[in-house]
Amino acid sequence: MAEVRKPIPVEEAISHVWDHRLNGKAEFVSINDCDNRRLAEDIVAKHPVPPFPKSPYDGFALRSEDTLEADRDNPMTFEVVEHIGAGQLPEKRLHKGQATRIMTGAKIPEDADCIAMFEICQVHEQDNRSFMSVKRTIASGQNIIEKGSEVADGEKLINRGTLISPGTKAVLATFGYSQVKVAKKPVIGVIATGTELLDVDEELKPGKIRNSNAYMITSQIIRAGAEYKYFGKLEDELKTSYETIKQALNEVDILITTGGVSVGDFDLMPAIYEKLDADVLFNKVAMRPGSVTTVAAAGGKLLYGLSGNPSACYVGFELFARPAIQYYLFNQTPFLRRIKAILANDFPKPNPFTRFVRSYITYENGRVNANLAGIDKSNVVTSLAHSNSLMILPGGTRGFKAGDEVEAMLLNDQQGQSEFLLE
Ligand SMILES: Nc1nc2c(c(=O)[nH]1)N[C@H]1C(S)=C(S)[C@@H](COP(=O)(O)OP(=O)(O)OC[C@H]3O[C@@H](n4cnc5c(N)ncnc54)[C@H](O)[C@@H]3O)O[C@H]1N2
Ligand code: MOO
Ligand SMILES: [Mg+2]
Repeated sequence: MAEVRKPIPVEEAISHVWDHRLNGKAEFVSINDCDNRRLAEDIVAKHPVPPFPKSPYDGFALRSEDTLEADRDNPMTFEVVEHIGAGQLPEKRLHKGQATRIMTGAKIPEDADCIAMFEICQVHEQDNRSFMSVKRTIASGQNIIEKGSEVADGEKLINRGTLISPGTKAVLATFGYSQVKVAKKPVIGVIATGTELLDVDEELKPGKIRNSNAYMITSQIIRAGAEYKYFGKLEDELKTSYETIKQALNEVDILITTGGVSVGDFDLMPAIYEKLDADVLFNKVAMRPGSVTTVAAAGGKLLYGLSGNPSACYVGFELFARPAIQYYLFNQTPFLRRIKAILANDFPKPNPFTRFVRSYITYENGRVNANLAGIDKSNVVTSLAHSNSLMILPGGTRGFKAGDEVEAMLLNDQQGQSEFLLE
């Protein structure tokens, strides 16, 4: 008789993975290569921003006290004693009745305390000297960007684990990070098992199918921010499979295999875990698809035995491997973000297991809808192409109707959440 496995709840399975999660490492990369990497340190301001008081406008720097009596009928005239653009340093401090012609971004001259934009000034030349006048009072501090007004020296700006975006890069460049300390990408080994598997460039043959899982998983690994190492596909033969897996484990941080984890005569992974003396954390989870998902620990590394069925394989990766990768990358919100959505389809048949239904989210007049992405069977591959989320239908005795509120996990989201909890 086939072995009977006892399913454990999804949360429990995740907590077993969490107990064995790997700590990440850091490396330096050029700022040119840091896009979509995660920071391995907090970013702290190395100097005030701006580092000097500067003008936000093209205009004239003045002493505000000299404008106190200016009005429409009484223009105040100033002699323009210097002319500076951004990057040039003012050399003259202003005395009574003097102005500096100043461009956006240039340092404010000593004793100037306000800027009059060109648009409110009149200019004229007399005896080869330049003058300007204003017809209104300008307050002290008006149109001055003070030193440190944006950021004080030493202020913490960005948390470790943040995904580097164009905005993050702007901050890194501002503080001179030509080399950026980022999380090292864990190397995830991938092996597809199954005598039935053909390569992607092979013609179909009777009884055989093309290996889609390897391509799917390597793509999920890239989406998760890790690096993959593909060791090819294996026939269901114990000796070579064992040797390849043992060798592969030495070369990676985490190893993912697909197929061969159930109770079939050619499902070799249970025997391989035994031969490896691996600690099987679980091999049956109360979820659909992916109930056969197996995770084992060996030599300080995690081995994921994902199902051969494509949708089960996909879901197993997203639930159990992706958060562990995110943790390795210092992401402080390593779990897939969950949102509330309105179910667009009926699911009348109850299921004792928690279902993670391939779905796509649409937005309609402020309402978030979760739509079924296609046939929702474990052995199906095509619905994966249309999925941007997994809706969570809790296990139990009731079915679900269109209009019910459900939770959905977002697959393309980068924000994440700090905990995995099912209701
Ligand atoms: N008696 C039982 N039979 C099965 C059980 C069970 O509890 N008792 N569980 C079923 C469930 S649930 C699933 S899911 C599958 C899991 O099977 P395995 O993980 O052992 O995977 P395989 O047997 O190797 O393959 C299953 C299926 O997937 C296809 N496959 C495999 N690899 C790939 C690949 N790389 N690309 C595309 N498709 C692949 C394979 O051809 C099979 O059709 O077991 C049930 N059985
Ligand atoms: O492991 Mo299976 O995916 O529940 O059909
Ligand atoms: Mg099988």
